[in-house]
Amino acid sequence: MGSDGYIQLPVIDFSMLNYNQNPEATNHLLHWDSIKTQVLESLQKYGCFQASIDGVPPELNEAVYGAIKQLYELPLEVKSKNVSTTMFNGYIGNSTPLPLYESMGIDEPYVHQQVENFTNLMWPQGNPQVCNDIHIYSKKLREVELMVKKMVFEIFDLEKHLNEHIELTTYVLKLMKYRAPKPNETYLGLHPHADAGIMTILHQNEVEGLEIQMKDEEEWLKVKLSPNLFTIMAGETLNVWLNGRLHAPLHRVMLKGNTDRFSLALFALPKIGYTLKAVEEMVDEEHPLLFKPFDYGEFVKFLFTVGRPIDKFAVKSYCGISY
Ligand SMILES: O=C(O)CCC(=O)C(=O)O
Ligand SMILES: [Fe+2]
Repeated sequence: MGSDGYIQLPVIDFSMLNYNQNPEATNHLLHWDSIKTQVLESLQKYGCFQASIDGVPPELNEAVYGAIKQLYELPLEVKSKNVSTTMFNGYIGNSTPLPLYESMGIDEPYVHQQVENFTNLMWPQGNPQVCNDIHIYSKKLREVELMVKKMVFEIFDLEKHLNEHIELTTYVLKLMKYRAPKPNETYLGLHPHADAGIMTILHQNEVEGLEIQMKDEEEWLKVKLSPNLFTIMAGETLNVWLNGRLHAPLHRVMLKGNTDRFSLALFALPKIGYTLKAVEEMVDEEHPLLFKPFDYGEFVKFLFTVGRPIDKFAVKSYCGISY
């Protein structure tokens, strides 16, 4: 942690690992084990880390951000066509508590057809270049999410439960814009929260703004922007599965200056209609059950109950057990 208000998150090099590589290759195993240890330490201490990954070259990154900027220049009627089957993945904008924030979501963006449906809605004449760029980008981020999830399950000797939990996961890519605040307007881009889902891979481009808190501390620390680093965060649901073995960090977005900010996140979320609960091996005398089993769909309905204040740890308030 620096005196300049920045936090130095661990930087883990994933570029050595390729999702499609033979998992038995000696070289791969060595890297895998060393990265796994770093992942565990970071997720316990900070709840997150920064990752350099292969497969998202600077040109692809630039192209994707170019597309996001184009997207937000579209008229509101067009952006509003981005509706989602779940309640909060479609277009969001003009919200009274968060006036700077706009977001759009693409469900299952590693499926080419899903991205094409989105780009065809936004650009009725089609936009194959943007469609391909977003698709390749999302596919790569999902591969990284799967690797991290596999490592986490291996760490806790839960390999036999991995596939079942992969099956419980769905993805959404969110493309976000935070407009620069006007004079005398709030600087708050996004309120303090822990992500409720399983895992999030975040990327900020050109304009910083992401801040996190260390466990049990009050001070907000800025996450340094780096074009080729992704911030990977544990969500509260992962911690439900692991019965609290990791930490889901509180974070927020603060704007400064007069430049709009664009960011991007792949959220790994639980599918709706399934019971989410601690893996049985994670619960014993020393580790009493911390969360009641829950369904993500019911939880989302609870989140959107009119008049509810915004919870920092929403899953914990919904189904946390206190002793
Ligand atoms: O825009 C960012 O950097 C963070 C976004 C975020 O935390 C979220 O959407 O949950
Ligand atoms: Fe978040």
